[in-house]
Amino acid sequence: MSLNTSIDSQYAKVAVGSATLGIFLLLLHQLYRRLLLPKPIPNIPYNVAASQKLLGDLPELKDEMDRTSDMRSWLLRQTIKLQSPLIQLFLDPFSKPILILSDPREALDILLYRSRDFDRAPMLYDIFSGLAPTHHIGMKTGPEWRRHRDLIQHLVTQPFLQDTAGPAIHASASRLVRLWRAKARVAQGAAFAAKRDFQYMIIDALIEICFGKDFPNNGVSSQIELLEAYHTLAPDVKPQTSITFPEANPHEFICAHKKITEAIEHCGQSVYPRQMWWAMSKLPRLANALRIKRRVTRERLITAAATIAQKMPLADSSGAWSSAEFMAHHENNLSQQECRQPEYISPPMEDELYGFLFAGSHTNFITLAWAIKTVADNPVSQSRLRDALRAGFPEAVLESRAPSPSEMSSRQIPYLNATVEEILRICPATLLVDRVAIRDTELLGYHVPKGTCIWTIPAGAGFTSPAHHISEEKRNASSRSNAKHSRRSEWSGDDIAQFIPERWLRPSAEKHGELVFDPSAGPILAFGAGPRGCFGRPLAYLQLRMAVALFVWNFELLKCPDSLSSYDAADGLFHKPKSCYVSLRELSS
Ligand code: HEM
Repeated sequence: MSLNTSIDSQYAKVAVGSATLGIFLLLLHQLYRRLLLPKPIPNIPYNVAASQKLLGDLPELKDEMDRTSDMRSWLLRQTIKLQSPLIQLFLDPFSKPILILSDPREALDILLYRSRDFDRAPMLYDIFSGLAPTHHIGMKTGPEWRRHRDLIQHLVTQPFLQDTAGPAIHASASRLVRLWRAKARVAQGAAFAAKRDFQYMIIDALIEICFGKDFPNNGVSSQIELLEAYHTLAPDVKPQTSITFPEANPHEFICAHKKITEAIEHCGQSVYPRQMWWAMSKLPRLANALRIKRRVTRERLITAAATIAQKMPLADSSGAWSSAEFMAHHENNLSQQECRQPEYISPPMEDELYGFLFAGSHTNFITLAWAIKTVADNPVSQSRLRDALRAGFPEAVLESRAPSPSEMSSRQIPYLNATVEEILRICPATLLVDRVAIRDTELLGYHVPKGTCIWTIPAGAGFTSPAHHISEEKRNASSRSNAKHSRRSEWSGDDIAQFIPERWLRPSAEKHGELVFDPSAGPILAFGAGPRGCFGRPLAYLQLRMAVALFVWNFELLKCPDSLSSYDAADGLFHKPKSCYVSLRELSS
């Protein structure tokens, strides 16, 4: 063989080898693109650069979370950047894109009228499955979900709200007023943190509602005791700073609840919430908190069953029943219908009872935190609210006292309702409301494959800024037909971003032009909506209205220094304010 022939054959081998390697790499690249890179849903706008990355939009979101912790504003900014009310983001590696919908009308249409197309998404189940695997919040809509929800159906009944919830909420808010009077005297106009006080106030009320009056609910009263022993007047407070008060440890159940809430918040921020919960629950801090929660919940169910057994032969339905008693009563009736022994201690009973307490505490506390900032920063609305309250409860003014629980739960004060509704419009604590497509369907004219998750955003376009333009023919049929006779589908006007409770009032023809509260004046999404909307909504309203009324009745809420007044938010499971301070001037009742 000549030298030339040998070189040729070596070149040929190299060429064949290179071609094979090239093909292999090409196949690998194709495999990478097809199997691992995000797969956009055709035509729905997305960040092109993110679609070329294994982790999609996740790194950018992580950077944003590290910098600001504000996920909701980032989501809204993506819809503005991509100039569309419906976009897709790649936030769940190796899974389908998530759709972000920033349009109140289409969001309400999905939640209210499209149960055949959309249901509860798996996200909430993933977050809560460690804590309360049989709570109905994570279930698909169906008989099992309904059976669980029936356990807490008393939540929306008038006797429960009036006899059980109203007095408990009033008592805990009044204790907070007492604590704040003591703090205000020490602070002498300086600001102090309110977050913990709200948390204790809300959990105190919910404990009384869930477990009954005899259970120690001393979140606020333990702070009062400590403060009353704290005689030193505040040292010179520098401008732009706040006073820090010492803090007492309340009952072990309240401390356990606080730890559990922090752990769930942590899971809410994780891409893998189940695994995160599992890991945390192995640590002594959470494991111990869960033990206390389990023990107390079981004890209270056993006590409730015994109380019910005493009350039932006498058909004694009078007096305030705790939520645990209502649940035990329901289980007893159900067991009779189904010819079986009642099961007072069971995973559903425990999960629904604690789930009620959990669902109601964090949400209400964050909403109140936003409320107090907003009311303090809008002094004109605040004094209108105070005037409306004084006009609405003249007996209380005459007797130099705050309105009683029964006066407050039986009387409507339109300006109070409007103020609370406006707070929920401007600063909803809800981060997002999610659903999953349960069959191939359409949204705003785009094909949406079965299994796609949709996050509707309860803030931004159409709520506090002008809505995205959407042509009518792109909307769903139910959205088009319902728009004619349903609540106003979006807010408009130059003042859309401002806090104006009056937008929720309208003159009533039946009441000779008197202003009445109009809950249909425009959209809000703070409680979600439809069959899977917030089941505790009436209780939440009662708590928010009573608390805001009692604070404004007893104090002038002053604007805090700028450094303590930011509206920056930190997102976990909910959208919560980073700074929550109050500066108070005491008023006589
Ligand atoms: C200001 C306070 C509250 C806010 C902002 C709030 C918000 C929400 C939101 C956004 C949802 C999901 C709705 C949806 O997917 O359409 C929800 C569900 C739920 N909330 Fe609330 N909530 C509050 C207070 C409460 C209270 C006090 C309770 C009970 C004591 C409660 C119990 C529930 C339950 C049981 C669900 C699940 C409903 C279901 O999946 O069928 N919430 N809440």
